[in-house]
Amino acid sequence: MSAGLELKDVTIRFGGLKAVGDLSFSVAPGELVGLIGPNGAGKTTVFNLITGVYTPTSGQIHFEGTPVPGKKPHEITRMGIARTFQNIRLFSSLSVLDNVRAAMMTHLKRGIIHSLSRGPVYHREEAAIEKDAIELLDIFGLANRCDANSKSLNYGDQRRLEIVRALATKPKLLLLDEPAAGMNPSEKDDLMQLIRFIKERYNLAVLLVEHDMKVVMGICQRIAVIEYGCKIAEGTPKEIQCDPRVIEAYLGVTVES
Ligand SMILES: Nc1ncnc2c1ncn2[C@@H]1O[C@H](COP(=O)(O)OP(=O)(O)OP(=O)(O)O)[C@@H](O)[C@H]1O
Repeated sequence: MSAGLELKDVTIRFGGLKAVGDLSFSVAPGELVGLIGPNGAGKTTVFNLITGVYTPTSGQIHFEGTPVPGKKPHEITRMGIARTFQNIRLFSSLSVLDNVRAAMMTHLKRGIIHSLSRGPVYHREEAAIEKDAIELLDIFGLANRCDANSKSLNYGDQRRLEIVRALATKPKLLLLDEPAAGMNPSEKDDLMQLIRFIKERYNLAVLLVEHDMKVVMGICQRIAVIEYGCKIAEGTPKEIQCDPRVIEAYLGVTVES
């Protein structure tokens, strides 16, 4: 069994619909892999399988050699897998900083006694959380919005905050579901740089679902293409852009990178 993420012959059926069929692919530690395909191809379903929202009908999913199916989403977060959502899911009543703080709580060591007594352990941990949260927000240009209500952020900033929140759980593998959706071209350029930066800085593996081909082709080392839940191609951005099956099923025309 390899390190990183490995899917082997994964299938999930919803009644008569095979949303994902015999899908195999892997993401090595530190690798940036794209998962692309037409609308309804099964990309978000793959994320839901990896994060324990769905259990495969058959097949295997391992992360760092440990089986993922059967584990609860919060257990999978603790294994080192974090995700963002296609539809932004921030805590809309909380401030920007508190959204990140809440995500960081998944790694707290203190027990209920320390939490209730609010002694030195509690204060030390709170200070460390705040420092880490502000450092992360700073990387994403959001440190000056710490006290703002998260729903007051513009769309691009909310998408960035989603990524910060995922990073706050200290993942080894980050699943990004359409992070560039709704962003303008210059925000997309910034996002590409940020993804590259955090991958290096935090030694992350990234699995990216994204419809914007400039983003996908610009940053992914390897790309898997699915159609009707099945893999139709896998390769480098160059190989994918020239693959006749991918062009027919999805790209339509070759993409300028
Ligand atoms: N819980 C569910 N019950 C029934 N069908 C589902 C469920 N979840 C997903 N599907 C179906 O599985 C298929 C794949 O959906 P999915 O959302 O994974 O596609 P996608 O590639 O992420 O699409 P998009 O690019 O539009 O986001 C679709 O036909 C969808 O309707």
